[in-house]
Amino acid sequence: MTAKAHQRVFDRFKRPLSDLRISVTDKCNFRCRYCMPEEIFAADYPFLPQEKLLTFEEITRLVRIFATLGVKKIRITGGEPLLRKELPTLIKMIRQVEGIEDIALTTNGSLLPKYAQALKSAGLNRVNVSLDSLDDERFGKMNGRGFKVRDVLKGIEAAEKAGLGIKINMVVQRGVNDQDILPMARYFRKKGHVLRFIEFMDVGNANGWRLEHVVPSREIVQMINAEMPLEPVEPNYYGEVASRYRYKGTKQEIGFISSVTEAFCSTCTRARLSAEGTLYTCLFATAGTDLRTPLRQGETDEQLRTRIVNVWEKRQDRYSEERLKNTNVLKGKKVEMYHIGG
Ligand SMILES: Nc1nc2c(ncn2[C@@H]2O[C@H](COP(=O)(O)OP(=O)(O)OP(=O)(O)O)[C@@H](O)[C@H]2O)c(=O)[nH]1
Ligand SMILES: C[S@@+](CC[C@H](N)C(=O)[O-])C[C@H]1O[C@@H](n2cnc3c(N)ncnc32)[C@H](O)[C@@H]1O
Ligand code: SF4
Ligand code: SF4
Repeated sequence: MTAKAHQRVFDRFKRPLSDLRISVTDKCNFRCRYCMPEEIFAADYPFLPQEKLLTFEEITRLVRIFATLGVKKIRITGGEPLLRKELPTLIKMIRQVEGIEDIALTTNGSLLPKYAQALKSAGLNRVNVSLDSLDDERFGKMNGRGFKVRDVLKGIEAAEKAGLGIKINMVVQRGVNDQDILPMARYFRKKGHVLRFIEFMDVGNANGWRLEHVVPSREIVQMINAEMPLEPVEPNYYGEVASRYRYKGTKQEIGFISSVTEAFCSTCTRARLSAEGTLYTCLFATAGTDLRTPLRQGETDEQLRTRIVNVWEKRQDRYSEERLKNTNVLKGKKVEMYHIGG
């Protein structure tokens, strides 16, 4: 595509579009209960057939168009993105797009020993690895497939060895893994990796979310601060999802993603592209905009670009802020987390 003049695009609340989160598959080798509970996502679950997935060429073409609208940051997610065949090839293709500064991957880590080096060589900057417990029994139950803590730790080690940036994501659920908060903080402090605690969210329609299962971040901050004193740190970038702290007297950081108790919609700059090419403007969307059909029907870059601009300029999403006031704000069926990639 001929490089178009750079054009920033803003939504109804004057939020710029600057990040694109791309789901490359709806499949996963885990069955985390808060995301894809086994009883619903069983062996016969109708995941997307190959022909419905955007090809790497189609994804890269869209990334190029998004880049002309000010997107600088790409996150690859899923399902489990490392289940998508030849993923390093896609990273290499995105790396060549002018304007893309940061390419990151969110993963459950189990396949990193196999792919970390190839991903790094292809141009991936960093990985966010999900891990909810250091206890095998609890972790096995939470991931729904009996994966061991070691399987993920080996993935983290491989990412480290490959020279990728690393953050660890832990979803906290009261009565499920809240006893793991301090052991996780101690372990990753010592390891020197940034650990982020994520409030359990009411994403999708299947995870049985209840407000009383959420452990508010301020409670976790107090708990950690009592043993390992913390001090707040300024955000790294406009609209950063995590609130950052550091252990006093050190450079070691820790983060809190408080989508339920301290919503961050007012600075949300993220668009999401599902594996089959639907564009969503919120993690809690009930509808999206199909980009695959016009893409495959031969629309020009300019036409696709106009579609994206129209969607973003109409955007009014602020679900988490609305939910703060009323937990039943949505009437329709929400898109599922594994489908949109978190
Ligand atoms: N409610 C809400 N949650 C989000 C949003 N973006 C990310 N999250 C959640 O934050 C958690 C961590 O997300 P990651 O995929 O690691 O991405 P990130 O925190 O934006 O990544 P960094 O670029 O490393 O700051 C996941 O559970 C996401 O679902 C958002 O826009 N809204
Ligand atoms: C949907 S997953 C996709 C990427 C990859 N499979 C992984 O687990 O990292 C992205 C992120 O969403 C988080 N997540 C999934 N369901 C969640 C929920 N109900 N509340 C909060 N975070 C959730 C996961 O822990 C993970 O960090
Ligand atoms: S959170 Fe990630 S690893 Fe767990 S089931 Fe969802 S997509 Fe799979
Ligand atoms: S709830 Fe929607 S608008 Fe709010 S931060 Fe998350 S994705 Fe953005």
